Amino acid sequence: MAKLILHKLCKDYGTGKPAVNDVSLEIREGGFLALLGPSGCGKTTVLRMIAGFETPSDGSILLGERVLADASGVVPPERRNMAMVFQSYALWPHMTVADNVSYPLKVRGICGQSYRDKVMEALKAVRLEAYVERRPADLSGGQRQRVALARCLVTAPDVVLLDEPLANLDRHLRQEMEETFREFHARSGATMVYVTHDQAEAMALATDVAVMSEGRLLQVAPPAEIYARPEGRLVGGLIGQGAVMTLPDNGGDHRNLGWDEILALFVDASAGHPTMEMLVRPQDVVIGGSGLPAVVEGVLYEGERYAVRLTLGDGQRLRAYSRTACAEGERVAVIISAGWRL
Ligand SMILES: Nc1ncnc2c1ncn2[C@@H]1O[C@H](COP(=O)(O)OP(=O)(O)OP(=O)(O)O)[C@@H](O)[C@H]1O
Repeated sequence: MAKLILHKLCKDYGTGKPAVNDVSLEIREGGFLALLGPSGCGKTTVLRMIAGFETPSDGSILLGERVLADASGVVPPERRNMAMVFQSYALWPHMTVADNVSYPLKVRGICGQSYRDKVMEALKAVRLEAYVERRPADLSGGQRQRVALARCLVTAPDVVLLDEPLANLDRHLRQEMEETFREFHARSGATMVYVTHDQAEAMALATDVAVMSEGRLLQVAPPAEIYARPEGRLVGGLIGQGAVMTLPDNGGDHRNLGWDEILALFVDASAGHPTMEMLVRPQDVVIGGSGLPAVVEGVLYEGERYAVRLTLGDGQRLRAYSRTACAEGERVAVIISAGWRL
């Protein structure tokens, strides 16, 4: 196994706008990268190029020293030792669970005791050993996806590519399956690339998150890093909860702003300075005290807290969390204890 390297990767379908544009990215051996971005940003195309189902228009893909695709040619999918898991599970409906899982071994001509051991081991890993004789139609969505994962495990792939594998499952099952994916990753030791448009899923699962927009890679960083230090409005708006505010640019070069600085920027707001954008997380907005005047636009009770939507005097919107209830239309004061210059 080795790290997966995408170098200046491009894909142009001839539609006038490239689907993937100059994407460079290294995924360390055994890493778990989530590829995140809005619909149509090119995530699946990147995944399909890694798998070998699409040929890059430009750039290269390497697994360690081995070139999988570049201008001189491409390695076909079956010679990449990769496995792909789809949203639709892609199981054979007429085969039992055991036959579905063992199919890749049969294709490779593996049989006998080693074959049976590998299949049982893979089924145990996803806790499906009691379901060997069932057919996919008699399984739940989560169980079907676990069959697909077991089918990956038997081939011991270097790289596992997952295309929105949880998109068909309900919220509760998704959370349960996240745990299964973490175990699967730890057990297989494979490098994983996981396409999703669900940022919470990406943050919960991955060791690194890559955000794409319109074919381009905007930022790649570990979840805590991309949450704390997003680059630009799009990443800031996509990762975690928060509000992007426009404020005068005071020319300062640090990006973590405290309440005194933020208050001074609001005072400056009428002076016609050039502007900058600042991300404010709801947990950094305190309702009460002597802060900026705001009006409560909406309140959502979330069990452990209230999620509050606010509008400031200048019309800009904010989100806050509150332990106590407030009423729609209520006039309050807010302190923004921290902001991040985007
Ligand atoms: N075979 C194709 N021929 C022409 N255009 C394509 C083809 N496949 C994808 N595209 C276009 O390339 C762009 C990127 O598509 P892609 O499926 O990679 O996006 P995505 O981020 O995975 O989207 P989603 O989250 O909706 O699946 C889109 O504009 C899409 O219409």
